[in-house]
Amino acid sequence: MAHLLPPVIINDSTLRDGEQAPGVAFTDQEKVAIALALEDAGVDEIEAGIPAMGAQEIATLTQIREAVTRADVIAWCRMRRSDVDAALLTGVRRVHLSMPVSDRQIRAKFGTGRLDVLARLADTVGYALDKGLKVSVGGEDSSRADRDFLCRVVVAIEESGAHRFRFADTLGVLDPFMTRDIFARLCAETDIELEFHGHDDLGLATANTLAAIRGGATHASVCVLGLGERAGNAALEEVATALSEMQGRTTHVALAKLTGLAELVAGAAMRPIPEDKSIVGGSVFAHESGIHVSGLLRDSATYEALRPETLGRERKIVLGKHSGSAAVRSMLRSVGFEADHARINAILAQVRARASETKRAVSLAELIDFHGGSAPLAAAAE
Ligand SMILES: CC(=O)SCCNC(=O)CCNC(=O)[C@H](O)C(C)(C)COP(=O)(O)OP(=O)(O)OC[C@H]1O[C@@H](n2cnc3c(N)ncnc32)[C@H](O)[C@@H]1OP(=O)(O)O
Ligand SMILES: O=C(O)CCC(=O)C(=O)O
Repeated sequence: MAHLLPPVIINDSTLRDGEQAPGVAFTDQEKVAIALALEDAGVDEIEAGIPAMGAQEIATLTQIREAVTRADVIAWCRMRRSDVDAALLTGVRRVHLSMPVSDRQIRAKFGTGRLDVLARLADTVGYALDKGLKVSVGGEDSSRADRDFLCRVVVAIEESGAHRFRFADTLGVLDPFMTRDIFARLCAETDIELEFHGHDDLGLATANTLAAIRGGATHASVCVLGLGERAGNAALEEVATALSEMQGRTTHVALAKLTGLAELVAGAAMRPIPEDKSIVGGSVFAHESGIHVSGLLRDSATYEALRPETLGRERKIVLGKHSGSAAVRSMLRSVGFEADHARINAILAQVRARASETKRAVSLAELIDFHGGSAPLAAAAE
């Protein structure tokens, strides 16, 4: 039964893969503030940066490690001892060591083959464990890796003493059916924790993350707003909300904190949140269409699968080109006006004309003006 399953552990990579989004560069203060906001929102693990980048990144990671008290702070490293040495300078106790696993990437990046990858894995994981670190391993380009080799890699990771394998759909080429099948196979090969890291090149990162979890993944790698390389990653807010509201799973994430978190990250990334961005966009709980508003006014569940209060949001009724009479009547009533059917329809015609002329929503003040009077409650409602 779904409710007996353990919580899905959320690993957020906004400060690592998120910051790899083209042109995005967080300041130290922004990184610490985002890390604290992630922790406050209930994120379990924070992948906070790449120590191999140098002294500045090491200093920032150190600050994050000192500031965060509950969540695990993890340093992202390549599969090489020098990266582990750089991570040790930050004082973090956990490292994630990544290596290519597709033949294409192994050949291009290392100029070698599969056996070399297995040798690097054994050497670098052993080195990090000897230093007292807790180690997870990432398979870059796992989706294009030979499946039998991938299973061999997972077994080698288990034998190395690392505690987790992160499957990276680095180029975002999977679909949910493939993802679920792959995870079902990996689960049959190993008892270590399995994490999915999805990219959104085909718009499937969130769907693939949910599919990986259905297939047996225990951990989800996500970024706030899906920020990340190219088309980005699976969005924290989508994955956490879908898991708990639609999939019958739990996470430790407080859904009501996600919009504030997204605003913080959007500001630091200098990437405004699109109005229609799932979960956190400005308009995702706003309704204009007459048929929808008429239904919603009787029962909000007619046109809302998610309750705005769950996300710390409020429902908004917007007047515009697609409004119907129920919306006009309801908004007039909210400021103390009544009108008969004919009058409502006349006002509705004015609302539609104004919205069409101005290409925007019609305000309550304009509605009152169409009605022809100022209401006592109007100022408060505006
Ligand atoms: C899919 C991902 O998101 S992976 C993470 C990608 N993120 C980033 O690259 C952001 C941070 N990167 C950086 O600051 C720099 O690339 C650094 C500091 C890591 C390395 O810089 P440089 O030494 O100048 O190398 P450069 O970036 O040109 O090339 C990458 C090197 O890493 C090697 N490498 C790439 N992946 C791995 C890996 N998983 N394990 C070991 N080595 C790797 C490459 O083969 C190349 O080595 P080479 O210089 O001996 O040819
Ligand atoms: O941690 C890993 O191995 C994944 C790296 C990454 O960001 C990716 O492959 O997309």
